[in-house]
Amino acid sequence: MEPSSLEPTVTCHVVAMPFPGRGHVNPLMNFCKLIAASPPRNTNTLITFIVTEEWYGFLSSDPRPANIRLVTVPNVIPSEIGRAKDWPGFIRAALTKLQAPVEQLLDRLEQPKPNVIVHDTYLKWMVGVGNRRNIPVASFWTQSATVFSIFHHLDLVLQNGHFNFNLAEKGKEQVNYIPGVPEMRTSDLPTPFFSARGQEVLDDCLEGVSLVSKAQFLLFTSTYELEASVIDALGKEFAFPIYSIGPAIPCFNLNGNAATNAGGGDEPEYVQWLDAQPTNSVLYISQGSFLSVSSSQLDEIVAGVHDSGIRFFWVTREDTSHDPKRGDTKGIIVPWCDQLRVLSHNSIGGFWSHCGWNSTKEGIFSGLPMLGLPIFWDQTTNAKQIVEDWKIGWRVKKVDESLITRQEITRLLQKFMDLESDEGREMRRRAKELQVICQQATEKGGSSKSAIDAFMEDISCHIR
Ligand SMILES: O=c1ccn([C@@H]2O[C@H](COP(=O)(O)OP(=O)(O)O[C@H]3O[C@H](CO)[C@@H](O)[C@H](O)[C@H]3O)[C@@H](O)[C@H]2O)c(=O)[nH]1
Repeated sequence: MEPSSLEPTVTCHVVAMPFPGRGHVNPLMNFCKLIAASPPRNTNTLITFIVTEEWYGFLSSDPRPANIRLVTVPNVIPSEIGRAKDWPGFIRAALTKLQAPVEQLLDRLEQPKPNVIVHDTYLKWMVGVGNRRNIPVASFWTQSATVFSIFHHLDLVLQNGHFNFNLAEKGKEQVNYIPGVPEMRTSDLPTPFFSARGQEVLDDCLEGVSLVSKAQFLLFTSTYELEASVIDALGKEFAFPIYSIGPAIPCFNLNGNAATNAGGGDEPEYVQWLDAQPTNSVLYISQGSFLSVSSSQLDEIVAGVHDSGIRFFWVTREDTSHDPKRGDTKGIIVPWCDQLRVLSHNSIGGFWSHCGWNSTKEGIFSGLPMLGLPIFWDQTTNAKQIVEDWKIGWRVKKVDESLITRQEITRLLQKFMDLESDEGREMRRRAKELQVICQQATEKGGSSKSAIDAFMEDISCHIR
């Protein structure tokens, strides 16, 4: 356990328990950094962030305020590296094996008694742990409010025959019965509703959602203005307040110089490469941190991207070496990058994304139009919001369409990166409009900042 020099003066103790996956750890850590660093509370708030030993290794060298301490439980779950190979097994382990070591840790951590446990909603056992110890529990939802509401209203989905259905038969039916959620097609629902992949753990995950009613607070990592109608509708269904604290992305790391090279020679090579590209000319491509498209689809994407002649910045650990043109000067391929930093660079003009919720919010915050190729779970619903509700992007293909060819990809990319097309211009204008809304929400008086302040007040973490 990392020592904390703050304990004698601590009047507010927040315990944070993320689900052990990149798309979950990042937003909870970002939220903790926001509450830890916001004066005047930073002088009296202690945040205990619980991770496995493996995750400690990933996080320990990242800069963070002194009042966030990382504490570890043993590696009782499979490794993060290669977790996609047995994704259901990984989820089951996280839902069954972490509780005992976390409880033992809490036994040792009781002083000062936590004001609240903020936990990932999917870690369903944490609600009971908090309730038994008489510690208030805040359920932290790392996906969209819309997806939360769809899961929360499973009874309505079942009544309408929109669970376990055949996509070819019913994929175009309308889902127009979830309070506050704009109409969508059944093919826009989260994928476990119509595909076997993920169904084996869906019940466990949905139990996490249904246990939210036994928590004391619900935190959405969404910007209120993006999903106002669904958040308002949910607000009427819960007896406790909902706080839209999003986007919960590391925007506090961006400074005035983030749009270009801030640090000269010390910058990673990829930032230096970006600095050499014309404004808005580069397509950033990332299909997420762990699941992938089929290898035949990947072949088509690689060929289509190269044939299009556009500049690209591609984050992938996949083998793209079979492409004969790899190494041309139009693009670079990196295994990992500081994504928000790259998206904020002024040479980036578009974002090809798997539509993970964090990537979606980072794209919006950076004012970028998006190309969505969702793979799994909530990503289909996020893609629908991007394309139809917010009108800031296009789909690479529909969920029920088969392989998209290299020629189609080439045409799509050339059109998407054409700054002069009318269609593209309107999409870029919308993207900038949402950027302003989301950025303002994080500033003083904005909805996200106010929600964070209200939450801290409500858990009695104001100065005493
Ligand atoms: O080179 C990279 C690539 C990614 N990231 C970061 O990794 C995170 C990725 O999160 P997300 O875009 O949400 O994708 P996943 O990791 O795939 O997220 C999982 O968790 C999300 C939140 O629950 C869900 O929305 C997704 O469907 C699920 O796959 C983001 O913070 C990115 O900034 C980097 O920093 N560098």
